[in-house]
Amino acid sequence: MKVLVINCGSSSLKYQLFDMTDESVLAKGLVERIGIEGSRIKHTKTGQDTVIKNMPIPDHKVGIKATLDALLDKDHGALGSLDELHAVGHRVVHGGEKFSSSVVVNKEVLEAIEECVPLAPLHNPANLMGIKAMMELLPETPQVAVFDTAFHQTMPKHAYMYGVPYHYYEEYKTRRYGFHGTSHYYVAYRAAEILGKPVEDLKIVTCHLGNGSSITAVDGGKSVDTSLGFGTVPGVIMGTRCGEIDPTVVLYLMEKENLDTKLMSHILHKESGILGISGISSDMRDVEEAAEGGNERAKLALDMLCYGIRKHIGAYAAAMNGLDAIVFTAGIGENSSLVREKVLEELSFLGIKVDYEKNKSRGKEVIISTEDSKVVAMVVPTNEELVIAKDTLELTK
Ligand SMILES: Nc1ncnc2c1ncn2[C@@H]1O[C@H](COP(=O)(O)OP(=O)(O)O)[C@@H](O)[C@H]1O
Ligand SMILES: CC(=O)OP(=O)(O)O
Ligand SMILES: [Mg+2]
Repeated sequence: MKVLVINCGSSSLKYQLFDMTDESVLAKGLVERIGIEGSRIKHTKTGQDTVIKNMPIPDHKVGIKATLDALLDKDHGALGSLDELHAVGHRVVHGGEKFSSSVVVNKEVLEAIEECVPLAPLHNPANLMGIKAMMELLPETPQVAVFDTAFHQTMPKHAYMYGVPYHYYEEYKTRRYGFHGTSHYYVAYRAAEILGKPVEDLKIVTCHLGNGSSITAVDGGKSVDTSLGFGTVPGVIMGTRCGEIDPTVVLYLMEKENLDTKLMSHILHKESGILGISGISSDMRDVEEAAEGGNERAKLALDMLCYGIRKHIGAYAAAMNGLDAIVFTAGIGENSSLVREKVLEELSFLGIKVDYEKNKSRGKEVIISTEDSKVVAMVVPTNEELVIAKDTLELTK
């Protein structure tokens, strides 16, 4: 019962091949820096060393081909033939209001994902490319779409509505959707398991901090608010996205610089955030290094990110009228002890106490607050692919 999961991000493609009889991972990998210099694929067959292949990967279609070559490789692969695949699960970032749960892909589903492209221009085109490439190669194998937006469908209306005239919501569904839902869901439920308490009894803030970032208030296992919105720009500053902004800044810049919507969208999605502020890189590793070396704008980008995260945690503690745990996940959340420390230190009014020794840990499940801390702070590595694989199997049994 082999299920392949493909997680197409804006500049990356993560994959895992599962044997769903026992949910074991047969192989996994990451295609990174798609479309830019230095692209490569890192592939690991379970039980073997990771193999890294540097190669030009101009788009996700080439990324899919590299993935399949790696999976079918006679030495490092884990598949004799693609026909062994029972089904393929795909991460789809924007599902709009149509999808509150995962679906088997058909023509209507493809059209609906296409309709959401303007709202997630960095993601939905890549997701569609991944699905279409696999459909071409395996027309008889079911493809399942699992949406980032699904977990957030439980938000109350007062949290997801925007204060523009109501008829725009009726006509165009202008509302907060939220993203990274499979990740927030996975880490919140895993955190409850680690704490040994029913998720229904917990108020958790989950901080998914990667190239794209979002913070979510998870009350009793349900998403009740989240920092990303209608599209993938608001909330905290991200690799290349601006985060929270007064819309009048956008209007003012469009007028002053004579920008059309396409150009303005490009600035907000691709030239802003950590890259735009630091002027150095969208990658947190580069920015942390520059900040340590004394670069003021790198320090500012770091401060803006940590301040934004802290503000959201405070806001969501208020939104839930309580807070039991804060969970950090994704590339930055799992690896950057500096970001975690800077966020938590200034939340001492909530009774949070950091265990600095434990906070040095990288990429592992660990509680990073002291035993007498009033709120538990922890790191839980995310596993969006496992959630996608489970849904995929459920829909194709
Ligand atoms: N050791 C580390 N220290 C700080 N940041 C890190 C580290 N490892 C990875 N990151 C950051 O994680 C981010 C990528 O996270 P990831 O969750 O893989 O992103 P996405 O899935 O959104 O493409 C990058 O900004 C990268 O610099
Ligand atoms: C929705 C989103 O921002 O995704 P990613 O973090 O993969 O870019
Ligand atoms: Mg991601």
